[in-house]
Amino acid sequence: MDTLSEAYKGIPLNLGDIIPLDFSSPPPTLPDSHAWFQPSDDDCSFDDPASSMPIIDFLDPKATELIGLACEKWGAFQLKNHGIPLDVIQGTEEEVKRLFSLPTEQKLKALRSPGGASGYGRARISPFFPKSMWHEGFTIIGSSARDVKKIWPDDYARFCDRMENYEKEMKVLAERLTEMLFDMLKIPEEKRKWVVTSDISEVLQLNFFPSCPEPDRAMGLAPHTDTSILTIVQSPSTGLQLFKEGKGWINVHPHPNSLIVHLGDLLHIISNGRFCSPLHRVTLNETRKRYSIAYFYTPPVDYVLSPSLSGDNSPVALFRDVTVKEYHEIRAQKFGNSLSLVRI
Ligand SMILES: C=C1C[C@]23C[C@@]1(O)CC[C@H]2[C@@]12CCC[C@@](C)(C(=O)O1)[C@H]2[C@@H]3C(=O)O
Ligand SMILES: O=C(O)CCC(=O)C(=O)O
Ligand SMILES: [Fe+2]
Repeated sequence: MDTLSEAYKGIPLNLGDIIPLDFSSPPPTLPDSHAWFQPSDDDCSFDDPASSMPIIDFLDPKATELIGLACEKWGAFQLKNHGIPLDVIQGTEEEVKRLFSLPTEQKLKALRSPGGASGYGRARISPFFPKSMWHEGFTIIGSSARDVKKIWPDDYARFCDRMENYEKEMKVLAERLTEMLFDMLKIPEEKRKWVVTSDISEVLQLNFFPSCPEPDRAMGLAPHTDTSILTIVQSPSTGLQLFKEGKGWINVHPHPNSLIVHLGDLLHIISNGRFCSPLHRVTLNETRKRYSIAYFYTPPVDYVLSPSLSGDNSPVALFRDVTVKEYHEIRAQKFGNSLSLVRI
């Protein structure tokens, strides 16, 4: 199943917006194409323990209540005791490192096509920014076999099995969280049948952020919200920042053995703005490489997102009805403006 790709077919990218910089022989100084800030720029970020995203224990009897509060206030939280076996997490991490440490010409064999959605390349949002990100990505939609066979024709099975297994585990967790949030939003039965079908549009995004000669002037992943119901991110290292109105960019310090959960724009619409999709970005480090694995949980592409007006949600619809496919198309064309384009 590759139906998400259909949303992108009509809006092809230029090869220049897909091919990453060759990070296997990076320039000793930051090229102008990747310089987002001047040395004198004051791009403030915060390390304030009083305003950091909550860490929630999934085994806590109050977990549901705490998750609800975190989603209203932050649109994000860290989750410990999430139930994903450590060997599954470590095995996936190992494959991600193996993939990104390949020579560039190997990775380019699986380059995303201009009208395609899966494979190796820059972040999809790249064309919306005047500068390039210090980042390589690999997007998996459905099976990774077609792309990975181009890289490792005789040795692709272990990578594919581990990714598939990881996605299975993530799906179970995403379903539990979504059911929990849909209960809070009082989403009726007929609007949530998709949660237990196999027909969802899940995406696994593998991210690599090489060490950078001038990290304060460059950008790992530019500020964005996610196109998902929720995104579950695994990364043991710092670098992720969340934007909080009135405060600025707040550093996220990953708690050991925890996963980070962000809400996406699709849930922002369904919750009629009660749960927010946080703006986030990724910063860099001069000596340390960073990897992350993001699982995007999304309804089938023909699902109609309509704001829920019951419970504590605003009784007046703030967004028009829109299908998942249409929202992806709006994002691919307009990016940052997308939520306001479906606002009534
Ligand atoms: C489901 C998806 C979310 C994503 C676009 C995509 O179709 C597949 C890639 C995803 C990703 C990963 C890196 C950051 C991001 C903003 C991007 O450029 O590609 C997200 C997209 C998104 O959330 O819109
Ligand atoms: O690397 C991270 O921590 C976040 C990645 C991310 O935001 C994404 O893939 O959408
Ligand atoms: Fe993201």
